[in-house]
Amino acid sequence: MAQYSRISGSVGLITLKSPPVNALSAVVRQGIVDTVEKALSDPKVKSVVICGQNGIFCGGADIKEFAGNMSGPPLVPIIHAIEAANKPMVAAIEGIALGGGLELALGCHYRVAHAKARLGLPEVTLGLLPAAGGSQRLPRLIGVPAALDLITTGRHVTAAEALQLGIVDQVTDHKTVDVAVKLALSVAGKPLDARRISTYLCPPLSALDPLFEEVMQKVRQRARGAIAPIACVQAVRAAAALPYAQGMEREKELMATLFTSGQARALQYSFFAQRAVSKWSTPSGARWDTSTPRPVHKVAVIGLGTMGRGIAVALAQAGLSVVTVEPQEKQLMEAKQAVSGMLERGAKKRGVAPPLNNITYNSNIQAVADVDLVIEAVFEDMALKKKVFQQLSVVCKPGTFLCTNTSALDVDQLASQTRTPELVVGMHFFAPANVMKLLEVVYGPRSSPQALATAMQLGKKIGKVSVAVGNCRGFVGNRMLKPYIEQAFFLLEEGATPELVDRALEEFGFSMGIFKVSDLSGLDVGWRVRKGDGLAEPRATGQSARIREGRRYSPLGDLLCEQGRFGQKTGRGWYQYSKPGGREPSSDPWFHSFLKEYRAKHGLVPRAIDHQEVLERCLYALINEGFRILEDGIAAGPEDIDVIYLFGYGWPSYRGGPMFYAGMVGLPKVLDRLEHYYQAHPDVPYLQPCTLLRRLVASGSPPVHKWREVIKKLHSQL
Ligand SMILES: CCCCCCC/C=C/C(=O)SCCNC(=O)CCNC(=O)[C@H](O)C(C)(C)COP(=O)(O)OP(=O)(O)OC[C@H]1O[C@@H](n2cnc3c(N)ncnc32)[C@H](O)[C@@H]1OP(=O)(O)O
Repeated sequence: MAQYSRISGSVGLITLKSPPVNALSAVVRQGIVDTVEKALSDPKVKSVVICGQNGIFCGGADIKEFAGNMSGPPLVPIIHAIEAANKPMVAAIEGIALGGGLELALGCHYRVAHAKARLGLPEVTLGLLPAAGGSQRLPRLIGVPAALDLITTGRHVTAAEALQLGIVDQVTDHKTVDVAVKLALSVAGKPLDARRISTYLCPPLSALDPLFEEVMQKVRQRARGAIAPIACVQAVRAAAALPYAQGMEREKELMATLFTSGQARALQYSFFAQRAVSKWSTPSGARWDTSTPRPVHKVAVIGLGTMGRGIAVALAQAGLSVVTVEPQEKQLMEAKQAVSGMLERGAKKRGVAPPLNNITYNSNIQAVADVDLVIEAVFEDMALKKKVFQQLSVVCKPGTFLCTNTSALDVDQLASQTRTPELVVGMHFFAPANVMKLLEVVYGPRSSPQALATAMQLGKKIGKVSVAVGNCRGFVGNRMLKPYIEQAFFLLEEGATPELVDRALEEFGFSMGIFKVSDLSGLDVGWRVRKGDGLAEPRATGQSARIREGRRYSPLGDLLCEQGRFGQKTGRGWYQYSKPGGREPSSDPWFHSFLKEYRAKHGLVPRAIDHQEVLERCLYALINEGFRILEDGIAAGPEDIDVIYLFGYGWPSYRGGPMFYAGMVGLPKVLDRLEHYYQAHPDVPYLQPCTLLRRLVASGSPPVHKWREVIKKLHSQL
């Protein structure tokens, strides 16, 4: 709703009231219509201020409404009425003015922002464009290049930047509404024609066509298949080329296409999924709203390899006091230099002082005695990690949370090395840890709700999207990756090439195909794991080189590693590079003849494989494992899996994550294709459709937000 009052004698004050972010729901829009009418018809009112309650101007359109039938007065005519008003309208922006919220403010004749406010048009991140006149008013106000930047990226700007760009007229550190009222009093009765942005022409640019061509090319490249950023450019182009009324028609047309698109649905699902994962629960009944985290001020990081360095940087940048431990002096010195460099570069980008003093560097583990929480990030070796946990259990003060950054090992085994297994959880960061947004927080059977809550809260504090997951080999992300990679290897055996597989995955929207990723992260990583599992060497039991434990196995990765082909770092992997450490992959004739020989040796007759088969085999195998993870209770819901894939594994955001994607494809189709491939490859258990998928299809393939009910029923029957 919106509340109306009159203050300072002649100022009408309209307050948007719809917690938590004063989104423009149907009721709020109706409230604005009613209160604006009141203010304009009251002869005592000479000017009007629009603000939001609780220090928040407006978070934009109510995204929840997009999924249903939109009712209530539409936003565009409301904003037109505000702009056309014959009394000055002033927006008092506190907190945020985003999307429709900023568009509402742009309809006002003046804008005052609090110094801490953030403004932006983030519609593109929801698969939309600013369709309440934002795509037409912003370029007219601040020029085409700046508007293109804001509208195609959706980035928020500070009040200071908004002032510099000309989006707001005034920035204040004081009470924004008071300042806005003062402004409203001072402009009452003054002419308004020059304040109506829709009447402006875009500031002229000499070479409009080349500019738009260049921007469109860049945006297409960055969008990798997303349609909203392209539509945003087209809408701004209309603002530059057409009169306002025609521009608005174009904005409406473009929005109509986006609004009903699968991409918009996926991105809006992902918005709510990100929020849903913070409301975690575990099968034992622990929950986010009944578990109290303990405050964490001082954190230790054990091990300063690549991961440890990134973690230390992320912690220090969030203002935490960080104690690092690396027993090897040389490595410690190198790490100190590298970490300082990362902090300095990060600070320069953000225009702040580098938090170098937040970190201490130590070679002795005794240094962690007084920390609140430890993150172990030593080499991925169970024996080594166990030793570290034994030491931590002795050295740390009572009550210290002990966390491991393992990417796959058993958190419970590590907990059992300590006297306080209830304080042990996994905090699985993704490389580079100071950049990647994802954090898997892994609870073991003995982790206390408080330990989980504390790790989740710490994740949030350092800006991560944290997802609580159960303890199993590879947790959620890496466990699902296994069948995906396995299928890619099998496809090579059957006739595909790394180039073909990667192209199919990149056309799907991944920034890199699986073989390029493998070259980047190093083939030796998986090799070490397979060796640890006793898979990498054909056993002396006489089994074929392509079978392990009765299942089909591809030794292709192992064979490349035996040749010293570890990927980018050695200059050779699935592709070749100009030099060790080179980044640009090119097709490698050696690999192609090796593959030919390999197939001949094993009697494999290559066949033509198309992109559809690549996608179905790789993605459906991964999705099937996702269903198993839900079945096992390792992830609480499909949203958890999707968020992990969106933020940690480069899943294209406009496809919503693997589980959402499965729903979009249609669960019956996913089931049918898995059945087909499992029939063709009965020695590949990952292709066997799992019970939950069958159950969901049998229940009429409910939409993804209803899966939890089916999962609950399944669990109660097990
Ligand atoms: C044919 C139709 C034509 C229509 C034309 C209309 C054109 C306009 C389009 C739009 O305006 S699209 C929306 C644009 N706005 C946004 O994208 C903002 C989205 N929200 C955020 O970025 C953040 O939530 C925030 C506002 C910066 C606040 O962040 P914070 O971390 O403080 O809190 P959150 O946990 O994110 O959110 C709290 C709570 O609020 C819900 N929520 C936030 N924004 C909206 C919204 N715009 N609509 C509905 N609900 C919103 C969010 O889901 C959280 O809910 P709970 O999880 O607590 O239930």
